[in-house]
Amino acid sequence: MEQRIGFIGLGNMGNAILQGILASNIVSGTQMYVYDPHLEKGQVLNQVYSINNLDSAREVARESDIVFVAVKPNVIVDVLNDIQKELKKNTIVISIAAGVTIKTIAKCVGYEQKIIRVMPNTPALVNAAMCSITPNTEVTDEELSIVQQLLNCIGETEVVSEYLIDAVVGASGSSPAFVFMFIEALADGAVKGGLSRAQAYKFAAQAVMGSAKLLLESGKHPGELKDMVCSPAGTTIEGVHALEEKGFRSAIINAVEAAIKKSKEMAEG
Ligand SMILES: NC(=O)C1=CN([C@@H]2O[C@H](COP(=O)(O)OP(=O)(O)OC[C@H]3O[C@@H](n4cnc5c(N)ncnc54)[C@H](O)[C@@H]3O)[C@@H](O)[C@H]2O)C=CC1
Ligand SMILES: O=C(O)[C@@H]1CCC=N1
Repeated sequence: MEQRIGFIGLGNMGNAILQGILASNIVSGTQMYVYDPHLEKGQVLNQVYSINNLDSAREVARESDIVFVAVKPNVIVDVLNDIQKELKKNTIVISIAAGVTIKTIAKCVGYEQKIIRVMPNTPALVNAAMCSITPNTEVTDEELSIVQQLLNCIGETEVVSEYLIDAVVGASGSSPAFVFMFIEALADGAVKGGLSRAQAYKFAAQAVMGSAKLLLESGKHPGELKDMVCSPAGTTIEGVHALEEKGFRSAIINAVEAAIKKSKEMAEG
């Protein structure tokens, strides 16, 4: 890939996306331009890659064909206003901020700028992200495909309409936190049953990962896979009943709904 890729903000998500792209070798370190005020000059993550660690967001914008703006939602408007003059006509601006609409971004960088909203998640750190991609009308199919190729370096992608991003936040942006709580609780139960803490995390996390893999690879309905575990008068159906009594599914639907609501509120300002 020939494009020069910029990163403004290298925290959890910016760093994960950058590392994934570098590891894939579709772009070399010399094609990458980064700025984060909390990154020491010369420190750049993996010095072996020879990434260009610049002194300002503006410089990154000036050098890049595709620029990931990976800062928190409360600072993104200031950053976009700051870089606006440095963007070329064909520069693609990618925002991963929750609750910041294409309209808000366009107000800062111009309505004719190419803009893509991406909603990733932290499993990007282990190349197992789920990312939604939403381009504005200025982005061509070819450009969309290039960005999709970049994001496929860190996991899976789906193109969605903008109105669905709030639901994506609930389903995959925020949900890793819910899943970690679930794993922690599974392990607590197992520790209560006598397993060591370390083994309990391993058994619980592997069970969650394996279940997700089985669902994705078998294409079976989750209910059918649940039934496969429940022997008549067995152990699992006892646990299923205990979960139903406590409104397990309802609690999760409520959590997703709460995240969606907050995402919508953020977008409405
Ligand atoms: N953490 C998550 O699970 C997810 C986060 N997001 C979105 O990703 C964005 C970044 O989130 P995180 O990486 O978790 O946050 P973070 O706090 O880890 O990273 C933000 C980075 O931006 C840097 N920064 C602050 N002001 C800056 C500026 N003016 N110019 C350049 N860099 C600046 C900070 O030094 C920091 O390293 C947020 O907008 C969030 O909504 C989206 C999906 C999932
Ligand atoms: O909680 C947050 O703001 C971010 C957005 C999606 C996941 N985490």
